[in-house]
Amino acid sequence: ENGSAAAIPIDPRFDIAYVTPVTIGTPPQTLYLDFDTGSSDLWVFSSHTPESQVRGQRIYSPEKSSTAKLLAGHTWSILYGDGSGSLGNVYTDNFTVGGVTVTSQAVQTAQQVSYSFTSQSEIHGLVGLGFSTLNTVFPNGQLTFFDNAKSTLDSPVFTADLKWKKEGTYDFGFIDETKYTGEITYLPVQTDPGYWTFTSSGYAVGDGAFHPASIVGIADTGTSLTYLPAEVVTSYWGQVDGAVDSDYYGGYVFPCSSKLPSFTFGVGPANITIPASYINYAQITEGSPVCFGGLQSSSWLGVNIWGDVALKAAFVVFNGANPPTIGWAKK
Ligand SMILES: O=C([C@@H]1CCCNC1)N1CCCCC1
Repeated sequence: ENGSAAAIPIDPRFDIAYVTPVTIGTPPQTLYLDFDTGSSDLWVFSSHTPESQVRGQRIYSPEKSSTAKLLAGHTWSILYGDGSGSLGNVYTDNFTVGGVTVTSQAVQTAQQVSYSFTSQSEIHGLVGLGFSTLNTVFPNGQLTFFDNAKSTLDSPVFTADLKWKKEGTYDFGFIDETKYTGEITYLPVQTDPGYWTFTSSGYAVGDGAFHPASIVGIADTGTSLTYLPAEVVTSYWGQVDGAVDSDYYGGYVFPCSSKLPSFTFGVGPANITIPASYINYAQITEGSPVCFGGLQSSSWLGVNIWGDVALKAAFVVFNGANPPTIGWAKK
């Protein structure tokens, strides 16, 4: 059975993250989760999460679900690249997204969450859509929702149609031709260690010349911004009056009144253009004349990340066939 679910920005002012409604258990408990192609744990705020760490989030209570089963002796603990993290134990239960149901999905219940999760009341947990090799459950790693659902889908794919300051969609099992223009360009995916890793064929700043290059990076729906090699972001921000790479603000900032160029990245023989408006990410604080860029350097990260700032400029196909590929189309 195929499915389709909304990807809702958690903040109307700028696209920090997107959440998607899911139901867990019997009777169904609805939570809004962050679908994250950059990790592979499905974890939720739960009745096992200390009250001091819960601030408005909906929780999953396995004890209220007749189909919940404890996965005895199993634990998990995850640390994300941004320093956030969570840990806990594991149940299996019915898990439904946009009409696609997996019975006996591993649902990781949080017994601890870091402050950055406590402070974001709109995110009730994550659904990892990376490769299951990254799953942190011990002693037996668990399968992602997509890996479990794959065999029941018409096609072993899911697509991301994220939008700028608007609700988008995740589709499972099919490719909706009305959501993109032109052709989809498919690229090979490196599945080791478990991200959707692909190689971009280069970049251009605004209407400038295209610079052929091989930029290896991951497609990560769970990362807000886009992080690329220093030489790429330096050439981009070099075109913006008053832009500086600020230690104080932790990245490139610029006068909000500046006119930004667009940014184009190569996908094989094709390319995707990120509009300037997407790169004018947000004011430092409400009303500030200083704005934070949506394109930042990856040098301190050790990996290039095509996050939401890039993904929302395209229709992206995550093809879970063997071998997996990733497809990009304009829209
Ligand atoms: O922890 C993450 C991200 C954090 C934001 C949400 N997606 C997963 N990783 C991706 C980049 C390499 C290091 C691990």
